[in-house]
Amino acid sequence: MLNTTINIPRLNLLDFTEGTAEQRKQFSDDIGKAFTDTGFVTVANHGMNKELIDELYEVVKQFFALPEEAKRAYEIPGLAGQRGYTAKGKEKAKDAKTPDLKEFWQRGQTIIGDETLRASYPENVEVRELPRFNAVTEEVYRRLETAGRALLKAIAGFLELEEDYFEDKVINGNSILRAIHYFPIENPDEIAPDAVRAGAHEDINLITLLIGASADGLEVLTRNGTWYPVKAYGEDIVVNVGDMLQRLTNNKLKSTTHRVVNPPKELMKTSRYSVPFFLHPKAEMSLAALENCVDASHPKIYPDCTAGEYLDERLREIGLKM
Ligand SMILES: O=C(O)CCC(=O)C(=O)O
Ligand SMILES: [Fe+2]
Repeated sequence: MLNTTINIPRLNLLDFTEGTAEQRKQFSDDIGKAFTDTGFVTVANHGMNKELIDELYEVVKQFFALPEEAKRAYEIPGLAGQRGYTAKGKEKAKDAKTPDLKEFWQRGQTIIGDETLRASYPENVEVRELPRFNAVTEEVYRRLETAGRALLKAIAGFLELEEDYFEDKVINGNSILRAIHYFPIENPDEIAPDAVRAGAHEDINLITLLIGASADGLEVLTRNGTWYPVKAYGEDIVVNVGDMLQRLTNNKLKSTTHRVVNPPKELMKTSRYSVPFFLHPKAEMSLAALENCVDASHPKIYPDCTAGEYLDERLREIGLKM
């Protein structure tokens, strides 16, 4: 069948954060059902208005328009790209040979108080040329973290866990806001034939919240092996399951393979920007399968490990950590 219909519902986060008991239950059921099926939803009323998203794209474009040497000054050796700038040609999908056609910036957690935890994270890198860049990316980080915590409460409901199951694990967690620039390709004949904007991959973290990209290109792999474009309406965000949540739920929730394809030839000289927020827990969180996701017909798939150990292994596989 060529024309696959796939379940990527549009959910209203206010139904969960401000809704009646019935609306909250419906939201949990809907996100749970989509996450056991395609692993993707789109979400409206996530706490960021159009002005904030527009300003985010404005500062992100200004940053990537800085001269190459200015950007390279924000590459921090030894941090595996976890803070600051990562240049073109560095990151590739796990099983790919050729790096993705992108450059990116990463901002991490800001800890207030708790000196020990603070010392365990690298400092954020501030862009001296663009003061608004720092303020706006920090604001977006906070808002996506808040939206992500609400979504995890809804997911906890679906998994029949206490609503606050994820809270102490993700508050002050190791989440990352990544601003990506898929750069223009001036001469398409000069790139490797297998070079793509983002090769087929699964995200590492618990869930990803993606702010509507500036152009088409995101696709998910459906069960029958065809690729299906993901489009969010207006300012909606796209939310998907990552490998950590798949592991914790013993594959009940699906970390679906996705990619970003190159534009048609006539648009090769244009940029694409996107801003995913990778919601990570603290390193000490156990990713051992939840008891209620393991039974005789669903034997335990993965060996136990912590989020920190798992992240380390994955950063090596994608070429960011040596
Ligand atoms: O740019 C996009 O639309 C998606 C990016 C993505 O999948 C990722 O960075 O993990
Ligand atoms: Fe991704």
